[in-house]
Amino acid sequence: MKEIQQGESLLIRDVEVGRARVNIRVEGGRIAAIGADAGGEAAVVIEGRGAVALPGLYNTHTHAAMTLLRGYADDMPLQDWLSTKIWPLEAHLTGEDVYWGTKLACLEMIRSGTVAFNDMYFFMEDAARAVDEMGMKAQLAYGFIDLFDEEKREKEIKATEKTVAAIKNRRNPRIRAAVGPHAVYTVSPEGLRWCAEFSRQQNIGIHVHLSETDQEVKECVEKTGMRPPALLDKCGCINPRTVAAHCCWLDTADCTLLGDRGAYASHNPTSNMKLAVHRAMPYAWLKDAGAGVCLGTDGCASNNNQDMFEEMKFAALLQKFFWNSQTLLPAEQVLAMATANGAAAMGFDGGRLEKGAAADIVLLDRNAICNTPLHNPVSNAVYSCNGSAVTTVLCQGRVLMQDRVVPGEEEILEGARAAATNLLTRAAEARTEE
Ligand SMILES: C[C@H]1O[C@@H](n2cnc3c(O)ncnc32)[C@H](O)[C@@H]1O
Ligand SMILES: [Zn+2]
Repeated sequence: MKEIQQGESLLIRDVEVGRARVNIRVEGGRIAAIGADAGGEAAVVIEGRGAVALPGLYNTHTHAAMTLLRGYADDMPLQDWLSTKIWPLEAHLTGEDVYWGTKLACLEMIRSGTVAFNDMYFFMEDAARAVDEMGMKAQLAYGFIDLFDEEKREKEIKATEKTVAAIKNRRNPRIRAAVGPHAVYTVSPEGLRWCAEFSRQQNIGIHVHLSETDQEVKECVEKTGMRPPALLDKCGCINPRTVAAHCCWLDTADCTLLGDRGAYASHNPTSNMKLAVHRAMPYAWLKDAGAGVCLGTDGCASNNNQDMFEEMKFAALLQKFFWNSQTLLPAEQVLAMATANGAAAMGFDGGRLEKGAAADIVLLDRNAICNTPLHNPVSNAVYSCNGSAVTTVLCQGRVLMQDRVVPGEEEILEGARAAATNLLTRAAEARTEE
């Protein structure tokens, strides 16, 4: 695969965009021209041969390194799953684990057409190293969990400050820092206020879990007299830089609040169905209220993959099923959630195939079964295909996968396998020592 150098151009010849056959010219990481007559000399030429071109996908809620926990704990309710299985194992994570787990997540995302992700986890400097090497875009937040304890809060503040400084010091415009207050049931109001103020000072995003379960809402109301969005808002955590994951149990007033503040709700249908949270994010209420709506996979312990094509289909189906409306969340809108809305939620310029936009471009095999026949490329992308139809991926003009080849794949699989085994061994050894 030939790397294009700064200042060089790239031409993707003969792809289908909308219903037209076009060429796409890329210069300086942006789409310089798109159309039937776009062309000219180029350092690199990719032959599309009629491939369906889509904007690169944006995964707005995940815990990337949880790829190492894929299949580790399934078929359980959220609180039980977190407190008896996930958190005890995560206590043994190392930076090396997070590096390999994030590399594996990047590989999986690239293979399935995702160019950018919004991550909340631990050892985020190691996650940043992985993202840098893989050439993707990401917004990375340390998962701030103080469990209402002052001493823990001080530790989480230091960890957040250190992570943000390290990510900013990389000076990689593709990698952004954010703050990650985990949720209202794991972070004290003092911790939430600190996160809000720090994100304002640093001019960075806020990534938070919000109203995922009925229990979260009920306990929050009992404890504080406020529903979770109102509590977050009182602490300064709801604003246009906020991406709130799940948002399943919002009522109409909660949606109005998110809309008034210009915040984004990330829909995570697979995780919500698997953890049986009993309610689907109120897409129509959020949209009517003017809130941003985007899409995410959540981590691999609750999904159990990072395929945004599957997520698009589940989003469209879950909305229709739960809210009993065949016309709710049509294919074009779900694709917008996974592309332009996701880019806006993470503060990146992308998600559009038009002149001047970041060259985040995904090609789908025109001859795949899921694209046969090709009456409607968007319908096929949302309802028929999954990530395995993706052949080629560009992120800001850089080729991350060409003809299904991602450089270094074998090494990543080996490294991630070893990291997962070592993690489980360390946890087992610690148990026998107890
Ligand atoms: C960052 C922490 O968040 C944990 N996590 C993963 N999935 C979920 C979820 O659906 N709700 C709440 N918290 C979640 C992850 O294991 C880390 O501990
Ligand atoms: Zn999550």
